[in-house]
Amino acid sequence: MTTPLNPFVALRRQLHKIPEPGFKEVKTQRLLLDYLATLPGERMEIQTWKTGILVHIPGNNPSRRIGYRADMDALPVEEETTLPFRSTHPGWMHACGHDFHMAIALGVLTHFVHHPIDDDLLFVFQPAEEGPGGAKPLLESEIFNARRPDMMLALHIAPEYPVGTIAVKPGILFANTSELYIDLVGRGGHAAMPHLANDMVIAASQLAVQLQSIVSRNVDPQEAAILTIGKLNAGTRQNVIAGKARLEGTIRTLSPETMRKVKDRIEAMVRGIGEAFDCQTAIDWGAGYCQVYNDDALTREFMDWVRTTEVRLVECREAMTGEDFGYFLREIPGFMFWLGVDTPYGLHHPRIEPKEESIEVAIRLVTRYIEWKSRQGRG
Ligand SMILES: CC(=O)N[C@@H](CCC[C@H](N)C(=O)O)C(=O)O
Repeated sequence: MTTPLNPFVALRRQLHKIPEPGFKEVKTQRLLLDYLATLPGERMEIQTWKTGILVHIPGNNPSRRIGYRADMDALPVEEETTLPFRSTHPGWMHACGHDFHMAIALGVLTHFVHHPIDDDLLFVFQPAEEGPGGAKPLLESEIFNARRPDMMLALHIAPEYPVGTIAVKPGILFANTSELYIDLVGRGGHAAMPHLANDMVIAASQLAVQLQSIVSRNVDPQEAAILTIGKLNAGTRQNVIAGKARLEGTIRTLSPETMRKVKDRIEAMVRGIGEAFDCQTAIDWGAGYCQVYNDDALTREFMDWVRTTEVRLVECREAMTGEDFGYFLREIPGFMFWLGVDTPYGLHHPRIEPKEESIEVAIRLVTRYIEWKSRQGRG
């Protein structure tokens, strides 16, 4: 006899099959709404915002509103797992665990629809975390502000920790980020007549290498910074000199001041390449996220509480990943934590297979924490 699948693991698998880009999470939103329609409607209020969803569960005797956020979008990664429920959208994959984040949020939400507590709850299914960023416009929206929580929490899967472990720290957890797009436009030509052309393969290659000296030579070694060029495109064929090149990357720093410094140096180097190669240059900073800064008191209290449970707690270091949940935490006290999912492949890897047992661990932990938190300060 086979054991029936935990319903939230089953939902995760359905979500895993339909990964979608930021602000295009149409099927994802539909699937979530269809599930929510199976719950007692009189106990919650469901509203949509772009491709996101807000679910308000009124408390019995509210003195505050607790918010829980899950992100919804996926990445342009071609899945390389052999899972029976692998992505059905070519070139797209839930390679950053947002399918887990949504399934866990549904599990916690379902519990509270059936067992409301004193405090109000707001569940936020937020589009476009990977880019261009859904948190900032959502925070500015009327719909969110009409139900603005007094505290917010969220989690992110962590491949490197075992199931049954969470990791967190007060203060900065994730870095400041900025996307980076650089276009170089010179003059294409015949491979055999380089003196008549203006080769953007060489310009882009030199720039990619030069940019690496910013972190090693311009940033204070005691400050953390990353400049990764993840994509470099130029040229059309082997005997044509490329007239155009595009570099795409991301910058990560632990302070906004270092971010400014790195950007200033990029601007100077790109200007230099323009001079040296007599080409046109353009920089687009794309989406940038502020750091994820965990509220000191709430995080310490959470950590003390986790120590009373069977879940293992690790006080981790800050990571250079980015998350637009940082925008929520800039305005609303709260925290984000890492959930151990034990997989040898890291976030964004085409073979990442987070362990599904972590879904139940997280649902239980978050549910119990919210219940406990809601009882705090009441007579
Ligand atoms: C947790 C995680 O992996 N988040 C992403 C956020 C991406 C931000 C933005 N699109 C960028 O690339 O700068 C990450 O890559 O850290």
